[in-house]
Amino acid sequence: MTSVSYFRTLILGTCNMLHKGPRPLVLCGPSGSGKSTLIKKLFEEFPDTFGYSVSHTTRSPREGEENGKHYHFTTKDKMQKQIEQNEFLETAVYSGNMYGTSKRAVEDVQEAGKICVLDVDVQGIKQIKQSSLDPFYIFIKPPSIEELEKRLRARKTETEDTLQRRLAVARTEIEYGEKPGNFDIVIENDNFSKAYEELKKFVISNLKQGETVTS
Ligand SMILES: Nc1ncnc2c1ncn2[C@@H]1O[C@H](COP(=O)(O)OP(=O)(O)OP(=O)(O)O)[C@@H](O)[C@H]1O
Repeated sequence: MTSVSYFRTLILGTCNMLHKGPRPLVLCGPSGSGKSTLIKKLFEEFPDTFGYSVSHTTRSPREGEENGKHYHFTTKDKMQKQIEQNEFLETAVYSGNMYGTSKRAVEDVQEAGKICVLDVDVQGIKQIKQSSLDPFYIFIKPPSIEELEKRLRARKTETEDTLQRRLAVARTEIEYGEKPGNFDIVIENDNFSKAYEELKKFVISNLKQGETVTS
Protein backbone atom coordinates (compact mmCIF):
# COMPACT_ATOMS: atom_id res chain seq x y z
CA MET A 1 0.00 0.00 0.00
CA THR A 2 1.37 3.46 -0.82
CA SER A 3 1.84 5.86 2.04
CA VAL A 4 -1.01 7.98 0.68
CA SER A 5 -3.60 5.18 0.60
CA TYR A 6 -2.34 3.86 3.91
CA PHE A 7 -2.78 7.31 5.36
CA ARG A 8 -6.39 7.56 4.21
CA THR A 9 -7.28 4.10 5.50
CA LEU A 10 -5.53 4.74 8.76
CA ILE A 11 -7.48 7.87 9.54
CA LEU A 12 -10.85 6.30 8.85
CA GLY A 13 -9.86 3.39 11.09
CA THR A 14 -8.81 5.68 13.90
CA CYS A 15 -12.08 7.63 13.74
CA ASN A 16 -14.20 4.50 13.93
CA MET A 17 -12.31 3.12 16.88
CA LEU A 18 -12.22 6.23 19.00
CA HIS A 19 -15.67 7.61 18.08
CA LYS A 20 -14.08 11.00 17.79
CA GLY A 21 -11.66 12.69 15.45
CA PRO A 22 -7.95 12.05 15.68
CA ARG A 23 -5.74 14.48 17.58
CA PRO A 24 -5.60 17.93 15.97
CA LEU A 25 -2.39 19.44 14.63
CA VAL A 26 -1.39 22.84 15.94
CA LEU A 27 1.20 24.66 13.85
CA CYS A 28 3.06 27.59 15.31
CA GLY A 29 6.02 29.63 14.12
CA PRO A 30 7.05 33.19 13.42
CA SER A 31 5.26 35.12 10.72
CA GLY A 32 6.94 34.19 7.44
CA SER A 33 8.29 30.84 8.68
CA GLY A 34 6.11 29.02 6.14
CA LYS A 35 3.13 27.70 8.12
CA SER A 36 0.48 28.65 5.55
CA THR A 37 2.54 27.26 2.67
CA LEU A 38 3.05 23.93 4.47
CA ILE A 39 -0.61 23.67 5.47
CA LYS A 40 -1.71 24.51 1.91
CA LYS A 41 0.44 21.69 0.53
CA LEU A 42 -0.90 19.22 3.11
CA PHE A 43 -4.48 20.16 2.19
CA GLU A 44 -3.69 19.83 -1.52
CA GLU A 45 -2.17 16.38 -1.10
CA PHE A 46 -4.84 15.11 1.30
CA PRO A 47 -7.99 17.12 0.51
CA ASP A 48 -10.34 14.77 2.36
CA THR A 49 -8.17 14.21 5.40
CA PHE A 50 -7.52 17.60 6.93
CA GLY A 51 -9.86 20.44 7.84
CA TYR A 52 -9.16 23.95 8.98
CA SER A 53 -11.11 25.26 11.98
CA VAL A 54 -13.03 28.44 11.17
CA SER A 55 -11.97 31.23 13.52
CA HIS A 56 -14.17 33.92 15.03
CA THR A 57 -13.38 37.60 14.56
CA THR A 58 -14.95 40.91 15.50
CA ARG A 59 -13.45 42.66 12.45
CA SER A 60 -15.69 43.46 9.48
CA PRO A 61 -15.77 41.03 6.56
CA ARG A 62 -13.58 41.95 3.58
CA GLU A 63 -14.88 41.69 0.06
CA GLY A 64 -15.47 38.07 -0.89
CA GLU A 65 -15.31 36.76 2.69
CA GLU A 66 -18.21 34.56 3.70
CA ASN A 67 -19.54 34.16 7.23
CA GLY A 68 -18.92 30.60 8.45
CA LYS A 69 -16.42 29.89 5.68
CA HIS A 70 -13.54 32.34 6.04
CA TYR A 71 -14.49 33.44 9.57
CA HIS A 72 -17.40 33.42 11.96
CA PHE A 73 -18.03 37.16 12.03
CA THR A 74 -19.28 38.27 15.42
CA THR A 75 -19.49 41.25 17.80
CA LYS A 76 -17.28 42.10 20.79
CA ASP A 77 -20.20 41.67 23.22
CA LYS A 78 -21.18 38.29 21.85
CA MET A 79 -17.61 37.01 21.74
CA GLN A 80 -16.88 38.29 25.25
CA LYS A 81 -19.92 36.38 26.58
CA GLN A 82 -18.79 33.18 24.84
CA ILE A 83 -15.27 33.56 26.26
CA GLU A 84 -16.75 33.90 29.76
CA GLN A 85 -18.73 30.71 29.13
CA ASN A 86 -15.44 28.95 28.30
CA GLU A 87 -16.41 28.30 24.69
CA PHE A 88 -13.03 29.33 23.25
CA LEU A 89 -9.75 27.41 23.11
CA GLU A 90 -7.72 30.54 22.45
CA THR A 91 -8.28 34.21 21.76
CA ALA A 92 -6.10 37.14 20.78
CA VAL A 93 -6.46 40.83 19.97
CA TYR A 94 -4.82 42.26 16.82
CA SER A 95 -5.25 45.89 15.78
CA GLY A 96 -8.17 46.30 18.17
CA ASN A 97 -10.10 43.30 16.80
CA MET A 98 -10.71 40.06 18.66
CA TYR A 99 -9.87 36.71 17.06
CA GLY A 100 -10.28 33.20 18.44
CA THR A 101 -10.79 29.51 17.90
CA SER A 102 -13.95 28.10 19.44
CA LYS A 103 -14.21 24.54 20.72
CA ARG A 104 -17.21 24.14 18.40
CA ALA A 105 -15.10 25.07 15.35
CA VAL A 106 -12.68 22.22 16.11
CA GLU A 107 -15.52 19.78 16.83
CA ASP A 108 -17.17 20.64 13.50
CA VAL A 109 -14.02 19.48 11.69
CA GLN A 110 -13.69 16.37 13.86
CA GLU A 111 -17.34 15.43 13.37
CA ALA A 112 -16.73 15.59 9.62
CA GLY A 113 -14.13 12.83 10.18
CA LYS A 114 -11.18 15.08 9.49
CA ILE A 115 -8.01 16.00 11.31
CA CYS A 116 -8.33 19.56 12.52
CA VAL A 117 -5.40 21.85 11.72
CA LEU A 118 -4.86 25.05 13.67
CA ASP A 119 -2.38 27.85 12.96
CA VAL A 120 -1.77 29.84 16.15
CA ASP A 121 0.85 32.12 17.68
CA VAL A 122 2.76 31.46 20.89
CA GLN A 123 0.08 33.17 23.00
CA GLY A 124 -2.46 30.78 21.47
CA ILE A 125 -0.21 27.79 22.20
CA LYS A 126 -0.04 28.75 25.87
CA GLN A 127 -3.84 28.97 26.06
CA ILE A 128 -4.40 25.70 24.19
CA LYS A 129 -2.03 23.97 26.62
CA GLN A 130 -4.47 24.93 29.40
CA SER A 131 -7.38 23.32 27.52
CA SER A 132 -8.36 19.69 27.01
CA LEU A 133 -7.66 19.74 23.25
CA ASP A 134 -4.54 17.54 23.46
CA PRO A 135 -3.19 18.21 19.96
CA PHE A 136 0.22 17.58 18.42
CA TYR A 137 2.30 20.75 18.76
CA ILE A 138 4.44 21.51 15.70
CA PHE A 139 6.87 24.42 15.58
CA ILE A 140 7.99 25.75 12.18
CA LYS A 141 11.36 27.42 12.51
CA PRO A 142 12.98 29.68 9.90
CA PRO A 143 16.63 28.91 9.13
CA SER A 144 17.63 32.36 10.46
CA ILE A 145 16.21 35.81 11.22
CA GLU A 146 18.01 37.12 8.11
CA GLU A 147 16.31 34.54 5.89
CA LEU A 148 12.96 35.28 7.56
CA GLU A 149 13.40 38.97 6.76
CA LYS A 150 14.21 38.11 3.14
CA ARG A 151 11.06 35.98 2.79
CA LEU A 152 8.81 38.55 4.42
CA ARG A 153 10.20 41.27 2.14
CA ALA A 154 9.70 39.02 -0.91
CA ARG A 155 6.11 38.27 0.17
CA LYS A 156 5.36 42.01 -0.13
CA THR A 157 2.66 41.96 2.54
CA GLU A 158 4.42 44.13 5.13
CA THR A 159 5.27 47.79 5.63
CA GLU A 160 8.72 48.56 7.10
CA ASP A 161 7.00 49.07 10.47
CA THR A 162 5.06 45.77 10.54
CA LEU A 163 8.13 43.95 9.21
CA GLN A 164 10.32 45.18 12.06
CA ARG A 165 7.60 44.30 14.59
CA ARG A 166 7.24 40.79 13.16
CA LEU A 167 11.01 40.24 13.29
CA ALA A 168 11.17 41.38 16.92
CA VAL A 169 8.34 39.01 17.88
CA ALA A 170 10.02 36.24 15.84
CA ARG A 171 13.11 36.27 18.08
CA THR A 172 11.09 35.57 21.25
CA GLU A 173 8.91 33.02 19.43
CA ILE A 174 11.95 31.09 18.22
CA GLU A 175 13.30 31.05 21.76
CA TYR A 176 9.99 29.63 23.02
CA GLY A 177 9.80 27.17 20.11
CA GLU A 178 13.25 25.75 20.74
CA LYS A 179 12.73 25.26 24.46
CA PRO A 180 12.63 21.50 25.11
CA GLY A 181 9.15 20.23 25.95
CA ASN A 182 7.22 23.11 24.39
CA PHE A 183 6.62 21.30 21.07
CA ASP A 184 6.36 17.68 19.92
CA ILE A 185 8.50 18.50 16.89
CA VAL A 186 10.50 21.47 15.63
CA ILE A 187 10.77 21.56 11.83
CA GLU A 188 13.31 23.85 10.26
CA ASN A 189 11.93 25.23 7.02
CA ASP A 190 15.14 25.78 5.11
CA ASN A 191 14.34 23.66 2.07
CA PHE A 192 10.54 23.59 1.55
CA SER A 193 10.26 20.02 0.17
CA LYS A 194 12.39 18.69 3.00
CA ALA A 195 10.34 20.53 5.62
CA TYR A 196 7.10 19.29 4.07
CA GLU A 197 8.31 15.66 4.02
CA GLU A 198 9.29 15.97 7.67
CA LEU A 199 5.84 17.29 8.56
CA LYS A 200 4.13 14.50 6.63
CA LYS A 201 6.33 11.84 8.19
CA PHE A 202 5.57 13.15 11.68
CA VAL A 203 1.81 13.14 11.08
CA ILE A 204 1.78 9.68 9.50
CA SER A 205 3.97 8.07 12.14
CA ASN A 206 1.94 9.51 14.99
CA LEU A 207 -1.32 8.32 13.53
CA LYS A 208 0.26 4.90 13.03
CA GLN A 209 1.14 4.85 16.71
CA GLY A 210 -2.44 5.78 17.63
CA GLU A 211 -3.74 2.88 15.55
CA THR A 212 -1.38 0.39 17.20
CA VAL A 213 -2.44 1.50 20.65
CA THR A 214 -6.17 1.32 19.99
CA SER A 215 -6.38 -1.81 17.82
N1 LIG B 1 11.55 26.88 2.43
C1 LIG B 1 11.24 28.04 1.88
N2 LIG B 1 12.15 28.68 1.10
C2 LIG B 1 11.88 29.87 0.54
N3 LIG B 1 10.71 30.53 0.70
C3 LIG B 1 9.77 29.96 1.46
C4 LIG B 1 9.96 28.70 2.09
N4 LIG B 1 8.85 28.39 2.78
C5 LIG B 1 7.98 29.40 2.60
N5 LIG B 1 8.53 30.35 1.81
C6 LIG B 1 7.93 31.65 1.39
O1 LIG B 1 8.03 32.50 2.53
C7 LIG B 1 6.89 33.35 2.61
C8 LIG B 1 6.25 33.19 3.98
O2 LIG B 1 5.59 31.93 4.05
P1 LIG B 1 4.11 31.81 4.67
O3 LIG B 1 3.23 32.91 4.16
O4 LIG B 1 3.68 30.40 4.45
O5 LIG B 1 4.45 32.07 6.21
P2 LIG B 1 3.50 32.03 7.51
O6 LIG B 1 4.32 31.40 8.57
O7 LIG B 1 2.21 31.38 7.17
O8 LIG B 1 3.31 33.58 7.81
P3 LIG B 1 2.06 34.35 8.58
O9 LIG B 1 2.06 33.86 9.99
O10 LIG B 1 2.44 35.80 8.45
O11 LIG B 1 0.80 34.01 7.82
C9 LIG B 1 5.95 32.98 1.46
O12 LIG B 1 6.12 33.92 0.43
C10 LIG B 1 6.43 31.58 1.06
O13 LIG B 1 6.22 31.34 -0.31
